[in-house]
Amino acid sequence: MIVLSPSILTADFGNLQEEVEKAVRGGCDWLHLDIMDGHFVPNITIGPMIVKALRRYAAIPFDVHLMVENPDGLLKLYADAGADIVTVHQEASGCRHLHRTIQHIKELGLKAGCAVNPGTPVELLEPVLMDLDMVLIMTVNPGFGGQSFIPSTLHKIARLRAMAEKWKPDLLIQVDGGINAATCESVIQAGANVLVVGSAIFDGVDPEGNVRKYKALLERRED
Ligand SMILES: O=C(CO)[C@@H](O)[C@H](O)COP(=O)(O)O
Ligand SMILES: [Fe+2]
Repeated sequence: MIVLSPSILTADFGNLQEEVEKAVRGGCDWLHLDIMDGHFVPNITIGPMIVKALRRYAAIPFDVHLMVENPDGLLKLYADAGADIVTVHQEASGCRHLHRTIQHIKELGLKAGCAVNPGTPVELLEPVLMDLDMVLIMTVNPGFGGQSFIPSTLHKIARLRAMAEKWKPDLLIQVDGGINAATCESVIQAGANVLVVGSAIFDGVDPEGNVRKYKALLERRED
């Protein structure tokens, strides 16, 4: 099964409750929450208080993507806020002891993910692959919604799928950035099974209908 995890980054932030409710009504599987600290990436978004507030309007897994330099001190805050899956970045300065950070996430009872930017070889994650539940292959450079998919990331997805066969066959492979109707088939073919879709869903027009459209597209290809 391919998981659809809409990113609220391009949603109407003045109306987040309604935006989240629309995605849920459309039938999305997870909700992707982008946390940016203004250091790891130039942008600043939301923190645990907003995650906790949104938790009341969605009984689906919360997929928290931490684009922050020092995640360790924040992990408990996101666990308490209602996160289910927490993904840190391999490149973050506070992830020098990545194995320890992954253990910390799991000790909090959460699923652990690690993300790699387009310029980072996915092979760097091989030593921790069996400890991870999910790897996030960034298919744009992190920081902003609405960017174009970077085609060279397809090779990384395929290499990761091959590595996972050896170390962690049930690894979730998530892709994030520029995923839309034109790019989703190629990432699935390469081995991705969790799709983050941001601006193609939260387009200011019909997020609920867009979720339905993507779910129908994914279900059709499974038949
Ligand atoms: O993590 C990020 C951006 O850094 C993403 O989750 C984006 O929000 C995806 O948005 P689109 O590329 O789908 O518009
Ligand atoms: Fe993201």
